[in-house]
Amino acid sequence: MWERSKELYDVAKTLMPGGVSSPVRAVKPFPFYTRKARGSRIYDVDGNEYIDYCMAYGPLILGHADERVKEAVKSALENGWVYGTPIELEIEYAKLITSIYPSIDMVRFTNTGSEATMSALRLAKGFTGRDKFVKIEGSFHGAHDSVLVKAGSGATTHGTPNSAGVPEDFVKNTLQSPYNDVEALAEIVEKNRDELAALILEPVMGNSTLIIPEDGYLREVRKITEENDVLLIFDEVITGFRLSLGGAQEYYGVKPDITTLGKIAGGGFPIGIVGGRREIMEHFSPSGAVYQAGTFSGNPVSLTAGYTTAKILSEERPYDELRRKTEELVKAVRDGIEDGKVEGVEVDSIESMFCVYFGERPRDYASALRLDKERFMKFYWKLLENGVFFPPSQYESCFMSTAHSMEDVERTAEVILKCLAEL
Ligand SMILES: N[C@H](C=O)CCC(=O)O
Repeated sequence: MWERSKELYDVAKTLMPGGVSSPVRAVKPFPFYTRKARGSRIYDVDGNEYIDYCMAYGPLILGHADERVKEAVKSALENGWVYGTPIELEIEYAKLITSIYPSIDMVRFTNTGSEATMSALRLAKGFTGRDKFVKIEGSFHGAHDSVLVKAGSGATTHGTPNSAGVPEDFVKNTLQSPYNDVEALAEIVEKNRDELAALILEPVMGNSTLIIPEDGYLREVRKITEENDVLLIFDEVITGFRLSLGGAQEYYGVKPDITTLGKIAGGGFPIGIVGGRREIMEHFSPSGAVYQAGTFSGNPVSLTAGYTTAKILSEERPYDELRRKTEELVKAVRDGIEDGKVEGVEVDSIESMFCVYFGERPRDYASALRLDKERFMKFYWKLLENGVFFPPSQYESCFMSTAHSMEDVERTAEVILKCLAEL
């Protein structure tokens, strides 16, 4: 079924570490190689077709190769693709973002979510003059030094949540608190308040399986940070434009000091965005002393794809439809699990993010680590054999797009239940 993919991977392993450009793709014994993708479907080089719920790990809320985004990018390309000068679209996109996110007065465009969180943390440290920050255990804020400590996503999948090569001098400034635990957070923040610049968190954890905040948790997080004069950074690289148009902050009604966006904000092209209150943002160079820069930052291609996507989302508001489809899928699978008396599997969703858990639905990183990764991978391969593609790790979320049809959803529920029964 995957002869060509196997051949390609054998060659790739001799040329790239693990044969890949990002570790999470290094599925054992080999990943499938993609030939093309359209709408809800992804096609491999061996001629297999899958209904895709990896969706490139989140950016493709409109599905693969959306025609409107494609046309906009094609016409942008007619005028060139990187200039090294400001462009008018930066202003338009900044206006759109500041109108959707009331916590954001100003933005800085970067190239990736990683770069956005790295810059947001530097900004918080520069603004407060303090070196330490708190992150949540198992959260993933990209692949820069100070956040590769108890990091989720591919770092946990491949057994390297604490990356080698990160100097102890960095690690000592990265404090950790468990998710969904208000007391633990209050204790660590109060104890270190004079040295703490910020707390950074994914409001919904989408990189350590899918972990949903318990009632009132995010409001308490805001209260603790405010009372202790610590900046709150919402890493909305996944949840921005996903949970709702205005992200998790709109969904939960909690206003952070700094926000990072990425993924959907680039409409499938590389982008990162740091946004926040004017008095904080003005600390970025050249108006302030926090240095941040990039040759490709604010390039016309990513901005066109991101702006077009954000415009479509703000005009069409497909969030009810996305939620309905995801809830249908989850309900069908949950009912099937109960009827079929499938042991040790749970499923849950929030808006258009969902996850099948091999074990109890986790509330934090410690419980996520207890899930059965091996059983998940057996399930992953069975899904592929039956034409459904999930991210190849228990420590990732699945994503619904507007391109998924109800037929896709029904077919997927059947396949999931068939595969669970066969396990
Ligand atoms: N969960 C990661 C990003 O959000 C997955 C992407 C990657 O590591 O390649």
